[in-house]
Amino acid sequence: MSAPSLLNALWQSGQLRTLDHALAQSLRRLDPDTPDEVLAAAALASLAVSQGHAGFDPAQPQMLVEAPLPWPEPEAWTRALGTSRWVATPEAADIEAATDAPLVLEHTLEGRGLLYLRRYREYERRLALQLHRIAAHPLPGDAPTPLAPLFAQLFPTSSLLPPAGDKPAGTAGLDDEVARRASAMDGASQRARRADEGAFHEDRQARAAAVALRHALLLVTGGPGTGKTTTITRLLTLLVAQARHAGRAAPRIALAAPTGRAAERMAESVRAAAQTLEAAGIDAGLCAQLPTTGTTLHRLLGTIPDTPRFRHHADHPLPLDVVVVDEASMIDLPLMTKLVEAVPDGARLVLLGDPDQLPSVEAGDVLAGILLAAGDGAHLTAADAEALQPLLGTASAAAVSNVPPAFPARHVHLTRGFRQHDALQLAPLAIAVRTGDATSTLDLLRGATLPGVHFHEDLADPLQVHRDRLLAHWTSLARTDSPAEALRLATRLRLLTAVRDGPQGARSVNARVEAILSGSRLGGSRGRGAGHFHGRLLLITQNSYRHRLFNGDIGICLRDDDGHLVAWFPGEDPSQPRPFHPATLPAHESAFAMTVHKAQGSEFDEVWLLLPERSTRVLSRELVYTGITRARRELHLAGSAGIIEAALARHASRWSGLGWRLGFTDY
Ligand SMILES: Nc1ncnc2c1ncn2[C@@H]1O[C@H](COP(=O)(O)OP(=O)(O)OP(=O)(O)O)[C@@H](O)[C@H]1O
Repeated sequence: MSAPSLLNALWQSGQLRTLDHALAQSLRRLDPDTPDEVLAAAALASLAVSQGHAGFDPAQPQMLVEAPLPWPEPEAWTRALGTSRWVATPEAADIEAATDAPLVLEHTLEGRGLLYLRRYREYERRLALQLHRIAAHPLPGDAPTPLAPLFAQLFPTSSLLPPAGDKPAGTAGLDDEVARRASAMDGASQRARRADEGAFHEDRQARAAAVALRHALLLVTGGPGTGKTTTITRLLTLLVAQARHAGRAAPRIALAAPTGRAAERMAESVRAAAQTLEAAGIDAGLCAQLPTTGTTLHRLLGTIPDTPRFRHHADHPLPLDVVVVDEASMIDLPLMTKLVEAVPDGARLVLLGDPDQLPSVEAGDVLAGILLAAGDGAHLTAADAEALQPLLGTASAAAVSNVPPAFPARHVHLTRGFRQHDALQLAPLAIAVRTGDATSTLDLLRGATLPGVHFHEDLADPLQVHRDRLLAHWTSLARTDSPAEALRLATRLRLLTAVRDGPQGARSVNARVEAILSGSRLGGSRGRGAGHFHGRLLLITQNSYRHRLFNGDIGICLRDDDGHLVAWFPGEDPSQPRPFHPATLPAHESAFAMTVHKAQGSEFDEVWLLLPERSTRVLSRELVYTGITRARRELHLAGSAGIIEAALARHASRWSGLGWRLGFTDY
């Protein structure tokens, strides 16, 4: 009697998607002698991608499938994969895998094997090559000394310039006024600061900007409000001044993010930071060169209708010198690969993000892989410390690492939160959640001492208990005449859920909101068929390059003067939303409630985070952290202590070989 089939067991227990099973079946059809464990692994490699992994680790199948199945012994399983005709085993990480094998096995995880669908292995390989290319490309060898006065103005609390009178050499060419003001600052305040080396070490914002002058690939990470955008605005000002000083044209700079809302938020922050700089006396001519608008990555790269390809790629790179990308944790493997391939030789790439947030829904965890390899940027290399001494002073030598990372990118993690909303004090809770400290989290929630934070313990349905308050928000959207105003008001409040399905899932909550609204006067006038109604919030769930509407975009249905329903979505200019006929929209659903995954990159004044009654695998500390940090002024968290404990005990970790490919070996 033959052994029971693992593939059948996976399929019959409902673990696989049709697509995963079809892949395994087609391999069996092509070669009926293919061992069952190879077929099962092929199906699992396909399933893994749908759960955000780049590949599948045969040593930990339980991470993918919780059902107790008779898993093969990992070493024997990996051996069987390594000898299969369907599995390529490239000799080196940077060699393209044979094109006739749909799977690739590489020893990426602590020497263990990771089984990839070939397409994703190739994305990872190309991404690693391109990141190395960008990071290793030589930059113009401008000496930083002439930038010292400006640097001292931009980072007044950290610059350690020579004492007054001892003017840095080579300031010619920089704006005299800038130099004069900076020299004036060289006196007492600078000397007092010099004494405080501790504060210097804390000033990672200055260090990030200084290091970026010497490195083309920079990662700046940190939680909400730690000053990532502020730091980048100052860095861009330095780059403009550097070009001016060297007699080059001002750098061509783009600000981009994975979603339109995130791009808009970044541009708003850069504009605000630039105004602050000008008010502080930074040369207006420098500030005028800073970008004022942001764009989505799709728009930056140039979508081609009805294809996943872009107008800009390796052979037609972006005409830019600096590409700044916010919310990098949301970018999946294919999109990040396409982005870096389009970055021209000699250009800078700056990635901003919060590594404690959920990784991208699609395959990736790209940011985590890059951060692993880039190491901890708290320590400068000896070469950086020496070269940047005119900006950072001798104290920089105190934090020198003698082991330069194999991957020449630089990473600085910002730790100090600056954003203060009197109404909301989230930081202690965010820290407890991020570190998985369930006891402190529950103490903080139950103690009710954090302004703006409200815990609704064991509340399963806010729509029942807080119906009037929630309804008042949604009806206010429908009362405004202006679509732009309705879209703006829509960000005042959002119900966020951990899951899509089940009683506390976005789908069911939306259905109940719709029922409540149709019971009110608001929803009485439904459009035909598709369930559209005046005041309906919409969430696009599928990219449509033709409409320039993308997964995650939020819009609103409003009736026009003739009584026809029109779906409005944000355009390039927030005051000019774009109208669509609701029947022509790509796949969409209601957005009164949405999953935390979909809310990444957005913020709302008031967030209601609804946790499910039963624990599920998607519930993790990263999910709770991402959910609560979407709130700007008020957070309402509904759920049980048990669910919060279960969530904080779980990490949303992903299988990826990117860190290994980029040179990280110390697992
Ligand atoms: N060094 C600093 N000193 C004083 N205020 C600062 C400093 N850095 C940032 N801020 C202020 O903190 C607030 C948040 O800064 P910023 O928007 O740059 O943070 P962020 O990390 O980009 O936030 P988010 O994660 O929400 O995008 C801003 O109001 C900014 O002016």
